[in-house]
Order: sequence, then structure tokens, then C-alpha cells
Amino acid sequence: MSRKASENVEYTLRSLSSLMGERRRKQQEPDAASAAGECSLLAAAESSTSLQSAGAGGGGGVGDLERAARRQFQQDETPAFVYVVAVFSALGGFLFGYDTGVVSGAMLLLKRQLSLDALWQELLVSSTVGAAAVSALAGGALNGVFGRRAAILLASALFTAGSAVLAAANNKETLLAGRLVVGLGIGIASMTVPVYIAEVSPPNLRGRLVTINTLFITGGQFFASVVDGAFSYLQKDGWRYMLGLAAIPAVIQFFGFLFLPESPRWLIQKGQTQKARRILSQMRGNQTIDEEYDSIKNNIEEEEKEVGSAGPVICRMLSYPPTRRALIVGCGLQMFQQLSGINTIMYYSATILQMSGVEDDRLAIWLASVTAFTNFIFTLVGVWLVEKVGRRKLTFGSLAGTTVALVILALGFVLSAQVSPRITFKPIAPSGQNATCTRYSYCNECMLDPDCGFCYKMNKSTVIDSSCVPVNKASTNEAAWGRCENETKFKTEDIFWAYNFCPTPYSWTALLGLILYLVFFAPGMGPMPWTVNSEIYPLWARSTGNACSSGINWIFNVLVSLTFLHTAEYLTYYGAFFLYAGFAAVGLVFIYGCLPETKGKKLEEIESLFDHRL
Ligand SMILES: O[C@H]1[C@H](O)[C@@H](O)[C@H](O)[C@@H](O)[C@H]1O
Repeated sequence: MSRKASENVEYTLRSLSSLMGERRRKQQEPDAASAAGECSLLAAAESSTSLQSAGAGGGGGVGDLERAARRQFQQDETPAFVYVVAVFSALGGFLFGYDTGVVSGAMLLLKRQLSLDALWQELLVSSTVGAAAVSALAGGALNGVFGRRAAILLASALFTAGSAVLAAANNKETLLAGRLVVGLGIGIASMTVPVYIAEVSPPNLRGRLVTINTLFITGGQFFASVVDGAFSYLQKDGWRYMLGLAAIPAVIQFFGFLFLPESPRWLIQKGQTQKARRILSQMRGNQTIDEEYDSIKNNIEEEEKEVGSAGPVICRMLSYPPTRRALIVGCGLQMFQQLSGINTIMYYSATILQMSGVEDDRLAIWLASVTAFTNFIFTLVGVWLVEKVGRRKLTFGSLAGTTVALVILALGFVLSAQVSPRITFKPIAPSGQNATCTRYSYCNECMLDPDCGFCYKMNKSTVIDSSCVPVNKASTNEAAWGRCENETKFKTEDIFWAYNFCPTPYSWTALLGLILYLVFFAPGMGPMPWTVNSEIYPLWARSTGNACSSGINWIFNVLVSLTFLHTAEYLTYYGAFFLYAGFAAVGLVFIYGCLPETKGKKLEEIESLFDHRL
């Protein structure tokens, strides 16, 4: 009998045995449990044999029975406890999304209240991402030595402390300290949570449960954008609520995890086998865990024989071809996730939407939450698809669509640049004022200079009397001098001010590109790098592998988001998006050539997928 066929028999046997055992329990027959088990097993064996032969002959009702048994088997495999554990862990993802997302709205208020210059604004935004990169890299050792549970507890304590410091801060230095602490929490959570969920999940649900973590990340980003919108009306101290609110889920996670168990795989590795057994059977409900337990244990012993246990894990990973290949795939996926520009889209969506003709600031903030919502909803599609189509197809399809969307986005900007309004009016700068902006001839050039903005009138749908003047450093809603100097006044005179965008009839292409981008990116390229990384390393290399790949994710996150405005300045907006499309196209080749399918495999079986060259 082929391996697959014998697996099927065993599967049906176990399913039917459990199905009938369950029925007996329900009828509350007084016979001893063991006898019931034995009987049902015998009966199951019989029906299983007949299933096989009937299956070969194409019996229809038998298929139904088998399907029912499978369904029952899967239900038995996943008691509600696994979901509780997954949701509590994924609160770490929620905080990751919330804290990275909320800062853009908080910054609008903070820069006014604490008179922050551009350097401080950049510091407050990127310090968190930088700290996350460092703690994600360090989190590998932390996870290996103290376990997943301790790492998650530490992350939620850091989130709580950081949010409290931020809510109470009275100066920019304290704010910076709070943002650094929160960043340390994000880094640890980002690398630990997927690993922990993967290790406690049954194979048939692992992808889905790990992907829920990314759903929580994008949910956190969406929630942050709504909170930003709501508190933007509270000009004084609104930022305290925005930044401090994160303490609530952090405290919930902390207390929840005091009662939740350690990963059984980590415990087995540390020799705490009795405890591991107990937790594993708690996670698997009424299924027998012997097979799973033995396979984890044997695997650990074999790995130790094969790779040894001397020297730093990263060196062992690099010198052992299967883990070296897995590391290349894991880090490559995380790198291409960021290089395809997701965080440029997330952080600058308000600006991109303004380019699509939305002129009102507050409306742009609310529309940005529509973008965040699209990201969230389509991640849900990913949760649904991951166990149906598998990781490889989902990631490849998603990146292919993302590449096309980036090209459409770029073409939208090309069209807009080609019809960019001419500058027809060159006002004389008042003495002592900067006049460099007045040298530009087209709105497009003016827009790309972060110090300048475009001031114009409209005659029906034509731009007239347009000038390029310096922006007011304290508020980008108005110019430093000239007709657009006073926001409340120029609005009554039918004069318009465009900072960071140009009025254009082709704005809809940018909007279309933006939405298409998220529709394609969110189900695959968003969650799959995290999901795949949580499953491709053997146990001894899992925390280090995830530490490296998460670190790469955060490093490229900083690189891409911090350089976007400069890239746009040198290459123009469409140049920047063509560049991301180019990176995404290279990513496609990488995925096609290197990413194996891990769907449905036991964590212990996945290593063999990397036995051969990529
Ligand atoms: O998977 C997540 C998700 O797609 C987020 O929207 C993004 O901001 C993160 O950088 C990414 O790692």
C-alpha cells in the first residue's frame, strides 16, 4: 500500500474511532471507556476496510461518511482552548499594528503642542521601528533560553510600560523613551507570537491560526487610524489618548498569559517532558497525542545527532544546508514584503489620497482609515485562503497582483505629472523671506520640494493664477507668505493650497492603484512571510531563524519608509513606484524559484523540503 493510502486508512480509523466513541459517550452507555474505545476501533477497522474497497468502486454514501468522519476528526483535533491561546497571543500582533499605525495621527497634534522640528518627528516615528529591529534580533536568544511564554509576557509588560510613559510624557525626551520601550515590545512580539502559535497549532490549522496574527496586525493598524481620526478633534492632549490606549490590550494580554501554557515543543526540547505531555493533550482535546509527542521528541534527538549542539545557533544554521536554505527563503520573503512598499502605502496613504484630489486634511485622515480597513478585510481573505490554496500559490499570486497595482499606481503619477499645471504667477518674496520656491515652472516640481507648496485659483476645471511658495513650517496647511498665508482667510477667497500634491484630472488612477495594491497585497504578501517563517525551521533553529527574518523585516521597513520622500524627490513619485514594482518583480522570481509548499505538513516534516537546492 502506498504511504498516502496507508495514512488514509489510519486517518479514517482514528476519525471513525473517535466519532463512534463520541456517540457512545453521548448516549452515556455504562460500559467502561476502554471497552468502548476497543469496540469502536474494531468497528472502525471494519468500516474502514469496506470504505477502502467501496471507495475504489466509487461508492457515493461512503464518501459522505468519510467526509463526516474527517470533519469530526478535525473538530476533535482543535478544542476551543487552541483558539483562545491563538487570540491571546495575537494581541501582540494587534499592539504591533496599533503602535506602528497610531503615530502618524498623534504626530499631527504633537508637533504643534511640543513644537517638534522635522528631526524630532522623524526620531519619534523611526525610533520605534529601529528598537523593534534590535529587539527582534535579540528575541531569538530570549526565546531559546526563557521560552515563548516568558518572551510574550515581557513584550506585553514593555507595551504597558511604554504606553503609560507616552500618555504621561511632558517633554520630547520622555516621548522618545516611551517610543523606544514600545518598539522593544513590538520587536519581541513580532518574532515570538507566530512561532508560539505555530508550535501549539494542529498541522491542519496552523497556517490559518498564524495568519490570524497578521489579521490582528492589520486590525490594530485600522483601529489606530480610527482612534487617530476621532481624537484629532481634541487638539490639546488628544495624542495622550492615542498613544496611551495601547495599554488596555497590553494589560489584558499580560494577565491572560499568566494563565496560558508554555509551548510544548520548547518544553520537550528543555527536557520537561511530563509538563509538555500535559499541555499537548490539553491542546489536542480528546485526541491521542502519543504519535505527535513521539515525533517531536525523535525529531529533536535526530537533529541533535545530525547537527550537533556546539557553537552559536546561527553558525550551525549557516553551515547546515537545509537550515541555510530555509533562512534564505525566510529572510528573502520578509525583505521582499517590505521592498514592495507596503509601509509607504500605509504611512503615506493620506498623501497619496490627497493626490487623488481629496483636499481636506481631516477627510484625508478618515480616508486613510478606509485604506487601513481594506488592508484588514483582505487579510481576512488570506486567513480563509491559506489552508485552501496553500502558501506558495497565495504568495506568488499576491505578489504578481501587487506588481501590477504598483505599475498602475506609477502610471497614475506619470499621467498626473504630464498634465501638471504650469506656474503662471511668480510673486516677489517679502524681504527676509525665502524665495527659492518661486524658481519652479510646473506644479510637479514644486510639489516634490518638501519646502514648497502650490497656491492657485480655479476657473471651472482649469487651474489659473498659480504660484509656488514656501510652506509654513509650523503647519503644512498654509504658506509661509503670500496669498495662501492664512488658511481661514484664503479659503473664503476661493484660493486653494496644495502641499504634497497637484490638482489633476487623473487622480482616480492613483486611487485605483492604491486600492488594487491592498486587495492583492493583504491576503498573501502581508501575512505569508510571517506564516512561512513560523514553520520552515527545525525546532533548534526556530527562534534564531525567526529572530533573523523579523530583524530583516524591521530593517527594510525603516529603510523603505524613511527613504520614500527622498526617493520621490530624486526619482519623482512615479519613479519611486516603478522602483517598488521592480523590486516586486524580482521577488516574484525569488518566490517562484525558492518557496516550497508547507501546507498541511507537520512542523517536523518541513525540514526535508529544504534537503535539495533551492
Ligand atoms: O505583515 C504586516 C502587514 O502587512 C502590515 O500592514 C505592515 O505594516 C507590516 O509591515 C507587515 O509586516
